[in-house]
Amino acid sequence: MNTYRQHSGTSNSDSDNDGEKHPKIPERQSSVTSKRRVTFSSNNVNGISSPTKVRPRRLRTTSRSIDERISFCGRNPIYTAGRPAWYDASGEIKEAFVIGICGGSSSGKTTVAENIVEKLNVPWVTLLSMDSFYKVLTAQQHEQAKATNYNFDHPDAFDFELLLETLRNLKMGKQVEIPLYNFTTHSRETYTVKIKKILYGANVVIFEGIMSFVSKDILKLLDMKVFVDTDADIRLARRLERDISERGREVEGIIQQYTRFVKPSYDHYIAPTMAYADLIVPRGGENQIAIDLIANHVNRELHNRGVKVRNELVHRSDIMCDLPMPSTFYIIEQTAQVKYLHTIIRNKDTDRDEFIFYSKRLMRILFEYALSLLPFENVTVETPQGLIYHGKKHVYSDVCGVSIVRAGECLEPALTEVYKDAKIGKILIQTNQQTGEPELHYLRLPRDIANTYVLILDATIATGAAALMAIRVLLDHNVPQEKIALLSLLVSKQGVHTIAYAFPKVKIVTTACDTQLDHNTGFICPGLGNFGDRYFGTDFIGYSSDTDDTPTSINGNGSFQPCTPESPLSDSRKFLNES
Ligand SMILES: Nc1ncnc2c1ncn2[C@@H]1O[C@H](COP(=O)(O)OP(=O)(O)O)[C@@H](O)[C@H]1O
Ligand SMILES: Nc1ccn([C@@H]2O[C@H](COP(=O)(O)O)[C@@H](O)[C@H]2O)c(=O)n1
Repeated sequence: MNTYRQHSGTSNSDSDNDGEKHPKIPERQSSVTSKRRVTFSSNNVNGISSPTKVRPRRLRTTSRSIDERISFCGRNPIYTAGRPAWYDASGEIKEAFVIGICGGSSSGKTTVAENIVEKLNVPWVTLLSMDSFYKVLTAQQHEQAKATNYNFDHPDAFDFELLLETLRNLKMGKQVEIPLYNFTTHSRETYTVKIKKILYGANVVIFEGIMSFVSKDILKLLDMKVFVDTDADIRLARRLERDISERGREVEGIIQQYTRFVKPSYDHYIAPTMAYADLIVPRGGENQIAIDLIANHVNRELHNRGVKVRNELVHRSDIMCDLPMPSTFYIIEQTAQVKYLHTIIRNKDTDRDEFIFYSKRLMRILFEYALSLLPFENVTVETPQGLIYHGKKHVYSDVCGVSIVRAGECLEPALTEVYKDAKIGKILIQTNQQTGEPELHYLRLPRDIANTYVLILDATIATGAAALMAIRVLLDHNVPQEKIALLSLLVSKQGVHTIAYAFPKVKIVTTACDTQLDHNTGFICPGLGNFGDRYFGTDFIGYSSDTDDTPTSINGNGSFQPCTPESPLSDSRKFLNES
């Protein structure tokens, strides 16, 4: 009986190390958290501004990603803060929470959006502006626009198809490219903003625009709809001020455009969509109570949707224990020799040198066995005697080991000993001490990972939470499940079931499988202790922990010190194919 469901194996288009050239994005677009200058000005008439927030000229659209938590090593992004699971305990991706903000021009939509972002205090927020989706104008329309004769306030002015596709992708956590719009030239820039790290960046998307509630398809994607309702005279006053200072316009043209297009459009298209709103915010960005309400609601939603992967895995483990082992599970033959090696490394009295020596022997056996599971094809070679030998060769020549830092790194040398051209990638996953959940902290993969056969390396698989995250990352980088194998010296039965349930095509290869998992500590029983601690000799100095699968924290404050004398993390030579 096959107890494992079929998995869609979704893979998102994303590549961390794609080395593509990205245009230098003007500071304004790169982050919403860059603070606006606040100055005191005397022009506080009509409630427009007091104090006036002087914005830099906004010549272009505001779609952008908040990605301060990602720093770069060369062109390779590094995750400097832990990304909690973006999928559930079955490996399925969880959708982002999308807030739609609608309202007339200059009603304060952008201001409200930015204030929500500040209040939310979630680093994983992306702003998407409808301005980015103005259609590209023909030469004739360009002339009309210059003469204030083109209707930018009609639904036809927007590329709804592209907008819908972009929003759908953002909701699914996929990478998107956003056109940049220039209000001065009425045209798209030749380059786009690639919201590059959306995949592990956005769990909240804020989408704002004058027609954001006009399309039924878009409405369906919005989890929360907010309408910013600001008096028409204030909107006009703000628009005058903004269009002159930020969009290079003249008063006469602004008034002409307003009376001819902006006002009728508001009355005809925009105001009626107020009926779709869950919340109407009078006065826009100055309405702190409304901003607080929205932020609180979103925080609650995020909390409720919060993925408790590890927790759920531990609770599921009892049910899973009785299942037959999946067909994707491979264990080396349990010979007396293999048992002998395990006896040494499992013995608490084995000293570090012996531990390293004998675990390395086991690793070699593990890799030889794992490589034998890769597909082969027939070949013939000529021997020195001039005779033909009918042999085999691997179908995949590119093999990549992706180690789950830190314990997984111990397996790297053994991999390159048996497969000398293996590429190496690394993933650092740690347990959040407050939530107990795994978090992604660091990721470095070869650029062409999707074309390789990937061996995920970890010393032990206990709950399977870290392995689940590592596999999800690889799928997100377009590595198909069929080309992923998870290699470990010791696994728990529960961990195997967890992985096989979520990813039924991923191979799990090991040298031993223990049946028990301690619910309190998460340790495999009888187990071998904390592999990384014993291997790196850190078991007595309070610095420790390997992956989410080893229950102790790195040093209590979650910081990571990668380069111990034995740790190959410092060996950058192995990052093949990276720039
Ligand atoms: N509460 C406010 N008080 C004063 N000026 C504001 C306020 N809200 C927005 N503005 C200004 O009005 C202009 C339009 O605001 P914005 O948030 O960009 O509106 P929208 O995105 O709806 O077009 C901007 O120049 C902004 O600085
Ligand atoms: N080339 C363009 C494009 C759009 N507009 C006006 O922008 C308004 C929408 O932007 P908000 O930030 O105010 O929501 C819309 O009312 C258009 O009239 C423009 O003037 N020139």
